[in-house]
Amino acid sequence: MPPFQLPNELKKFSCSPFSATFWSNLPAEVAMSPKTALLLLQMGGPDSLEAVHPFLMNLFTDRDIIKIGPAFLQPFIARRIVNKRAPKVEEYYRQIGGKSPIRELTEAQGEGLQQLLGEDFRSFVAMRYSRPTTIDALAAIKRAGIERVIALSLYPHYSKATTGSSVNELKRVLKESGAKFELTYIDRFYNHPLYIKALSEKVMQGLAKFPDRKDVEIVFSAHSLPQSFIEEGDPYLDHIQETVRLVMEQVGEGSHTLCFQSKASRVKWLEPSTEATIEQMAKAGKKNLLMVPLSFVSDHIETLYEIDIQYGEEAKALGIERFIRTESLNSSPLFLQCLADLVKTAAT
Ligand SMILES: C=CC1=C(C)c2cc3[nH]c(cc4nc(cc5[nH]c(cc1n2)c(C)c5CCC(=O)O)C(CCC(=O)O)=C4C)c(C)c3C=C
Ligand SMILES: [Fe+2]
Ligand SMILES: [Fe+2]
Repeated sequence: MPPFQLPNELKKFSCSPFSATFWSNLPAEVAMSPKTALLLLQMGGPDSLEAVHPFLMNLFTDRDIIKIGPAFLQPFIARRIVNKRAPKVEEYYRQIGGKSPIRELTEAQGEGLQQLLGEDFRSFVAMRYSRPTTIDALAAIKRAGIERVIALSLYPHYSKATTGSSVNELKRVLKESGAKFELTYIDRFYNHPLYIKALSEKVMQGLAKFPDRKDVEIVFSAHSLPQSFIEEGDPYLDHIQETVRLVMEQVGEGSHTLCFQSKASRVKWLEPSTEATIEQMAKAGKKNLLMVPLSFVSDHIETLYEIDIQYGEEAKALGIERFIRTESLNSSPLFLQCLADLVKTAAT
């Protein structure tokens, strides 16, 4: 049998060898810097239309987010799925400017955070399925001579599929490279008072765009997840529900509902779907919807394409008169203060 070969798409992303020599040969910019590295963990996204296929290959070959058949077959099944899915997804990215803005937005969050925290900290980004990868980020930290790392997952609600996957990747790279850092993890912040305040501020700003807030239905739309994750003990749904409860406590009276978007496979995912919810609202005669994307802290395909374009057009066709989405947190000052508080607590 010929030796197992990585599909070409994956080779493009396996950018650095996992060898002890690679790590020991990295020159430190500053010998033993006293700084702490903030390592922002995010999903990533394609930075061009050509990068959609490799991005999807990386995602569909990650068994933390999706298990398709036995492990040794997954790269081949994934390639079939991605070959079929990529043209459709490329079109979505084309409609939002030809790429995901997630890298720039995450780097801006890192810079904002660094400014709030001062000179003792330096931020780095590790994307799970695109560049800069975890290897890129750890190599940059090593080059900067930094030994202490706070890994901050930018998913507020813990799931094995998202934060779990990024943390596993980090541990894998550390193990295989032999690199040593003093590591602290921040893996959830769904109930942090400043996160709730930042989100509530966006909801209030959104409500202010309607003539009368009493007529508005607040639709919290979280990223869906296969039901099997929840059955196996994933706390994601509990975290989402708690965020909704806490935000509504701040926002005050208001008719609201929770639904789930972006189902990506045929198994049973969390319900009701956002699409079905919008349809049901329209049938019930609602005219004003405020969409609140929940699982993401920055703009990307799920907000810019799925909510703004796809659901927006569907809502209009169904007779919804005002379909408004809350702004994503991106570099909201309150949100950056939340991240800074999380880091300060972890650093002490
Ligand atoms: C294959 C199964 C998937 C699971 C499970 C899943 C969970 C999940 N994802 C996010 C956040 C994001 N997902 C994004 C894109 C995206 N997600 C999947 C698949 C699963 N996600 C795919 C195939 C894609 C690519 C687009 C597509 O083909 O539809 C992104 C955006 C990337 C970007 O544009 O920058 C984010 C962010 C969460 C929070 C979550 C479960 C908790
Ligand atoms: Fe996703
Ligand atoms: Fe998605």
